[in-house]
Parts: sequence; C-alpha cells; structure tokens
Amino acid sequence: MHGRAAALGAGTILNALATGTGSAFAIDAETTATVELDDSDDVRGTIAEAPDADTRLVERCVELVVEQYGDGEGGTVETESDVPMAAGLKSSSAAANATVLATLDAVGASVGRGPDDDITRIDACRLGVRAAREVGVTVTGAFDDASASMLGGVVVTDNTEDELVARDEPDWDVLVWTPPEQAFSADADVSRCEDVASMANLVAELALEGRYAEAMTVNGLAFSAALDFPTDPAVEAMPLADGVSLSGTGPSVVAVGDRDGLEQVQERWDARDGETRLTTTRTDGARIL
Ligand SMILES: Nc1ncnc2c1ncn2[C@@H]1O[C@H](COP(=O)(O)OP(=O)(O)O)[C@@H](O)[C@H]1O
Ligand SMILES: O=C(O)C1=C[C@@H](OP(=O)(O)O)[C@@H](O)[C@H](O)C1
Repeated sequence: MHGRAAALGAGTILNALATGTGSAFAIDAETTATVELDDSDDVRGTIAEAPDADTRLVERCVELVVEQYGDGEGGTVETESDVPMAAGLKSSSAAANATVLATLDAVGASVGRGPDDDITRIDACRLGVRAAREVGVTVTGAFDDASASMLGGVVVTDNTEDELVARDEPDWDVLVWTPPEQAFSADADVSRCEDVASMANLVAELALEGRYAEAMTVNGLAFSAALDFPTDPAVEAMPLADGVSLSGTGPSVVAVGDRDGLEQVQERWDARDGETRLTTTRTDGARIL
C-alpha cells in the first residue's frame, strides 16, 4: 500500500506564542512524504536531507491515520523537503501534513468536502497538529502554520481550539532570509512571548482588517525583541518592502512586497550569512500526488 503527498512551507504574520491566536501564509516551498504500508508492527521514518533528525512526528502521523482509517498496518515514511528544518518556515507542519495525506492515500481514504469523502483537508490537518502535540515539537499546536500549509493562502487561527478564524488568498512576492542556525519551536521562551501579548492583539486586529503587511511588521519587531533576534534585517527591508517579520520563532526573516523592492532587499540581505530566496505565496495548499 503506497501513498505520496506534498505540503507547503509558510511564513508568519502573527506568532501564536503570546496569545494563542496566530496567522501565517503559505509559500512556494514543499515537503513531500512517501508512505509504504505493510503488515509489520511498527512505523519507521527517514528524513532524506537529515538522517539523524527526529522522525517521531512523521511516524506518529502515520500511526494516527492507520488507527482511524487503516487496519493496524506498520511500514515506512520518507520525507524530502526544500523547507529548511527548524528555521521558522514551518517544516514541521509541512512534514506532518504531507505524511497525513500520503498515509490517507495509502489506506485508500478519500480527502475532500463531498458527502462520500472520508475526511476534509482541515480535519486531516488537525490530525497532524495532534501528532505534533503528542511528540512535543510545538507550543500551541501551531494550527496557524498547519492550516496555511494544508489550505494555502493566508490564515488567521485560534490555536487553543484549532479553529480557522479567517482565510484569504493574496498573491505576493516573498523574500526569505534563512541564517545558518536552527531554532526549535519547542525551545522558545514562551514567557517572553507572553510579555508582548498587547502587541500580538494589535497584530491580530490588523490581520483581521486585511492589513497583513503592517501586521507582520509589528509582529516582527515585537517577537524579535522578545526572542532576542536582531531587528536590523527588518529595518533594512522597511523602506523597500510592504511588510517584514521574523518568521515563527526564527531565525528566518520574511518580507513581502513588489518584486523590484524585494530584489533590492535581497542585495542587502545577501551580505549576511545564510541563504536568501525570492519566492511567492501559494494559494492551492497541500495535495496527494
Ligand atoms: N522534513 C521533515 N521530515 C520529518 N520531520 C520533520 C521534517 N522537518 C521538520 N520535522 C520535524 O519538525 C521538527 C522541527 O519543528 P520546529 O522546531 O517547529 O521547526 P519549524 O519551525 O521549521 O516547523 C523536527 O525536529 C522534526 O521532528
Ligand atoms: O509551536 C507553536 O505553537 C508555534 C511556533 C511558531 O512557529 P515556528 O514553528 O515556525 O517557529 C509560531 O509562529 C506559531 O504561531 C506557533
């Protein structure tokens, strides 16, 4: 029994660690999961680019789907990704969503909104969020990142209830800077994030008014200060981009705006260690391959 699916990376508009409300937008970066189910007793995961990395998230995703839609199968799951791991670009959400969809494909369960479908995409996304909570790679569950990765577009979510509050489909150019370091979400200083809750409430208001670019800039300044990341990249981008923010718990920084302006920001950010990448938003979300 074989299944294969791809899900998207994402950038941050509002980090949910302060209040539980979060907002994220899908970008054109993908993680693909390939699942092979058999009559073995356990699930073994492999991450193509990182043989020593923690595979419990994707293994738990396979187990949860098999428990509900399969027949006790074990097997293997392998991910391949161009979303860098633990860089703030939602590698965990992309890996979980791709694995859940690939496993649903392998067991022959149908995903969609029709009366005969077994599960909707948003409920498939909730299974991945449950797996992330169970293996401890998340603080709030990160339903904001997971739903952006699964559905595409911009989402605003309540991560305390795993509910979608708003969704939109803007078409933006996006610049990403990823420094060479990693920052695992599970290690983030949550109490420092809670200290900037008043700014998070303002960011949520702006996002719900559709003022995404301003929202993300306020988010970036507040959470860079709280989590001790430099604000220089944001200040360099502000005259040339519509919005710029620390993505998630860092260390990546994302900017949105017009292509010309972002190319100029890229020249500035290229002077830093790490990698820059010009990309776009995606509105189509995850898919079975
Ligand atoms: N390609 C992948 N395949 C399998 N698991 C992954 C992959 N990428 C990330 N993960 C899981 O997600 C964890 C990192 O999550 P997190 O710190 O939230 O980073 P991010 O901000 O990129 O989502 C990893 O330790 C691993 O468990
Ligand atoms: O673990 C979590 O609950 C979250 C982690 C952060 O993202 P990263 O995983 O990208 O750091 C944050 O932006 C998100 O709103 C919630």
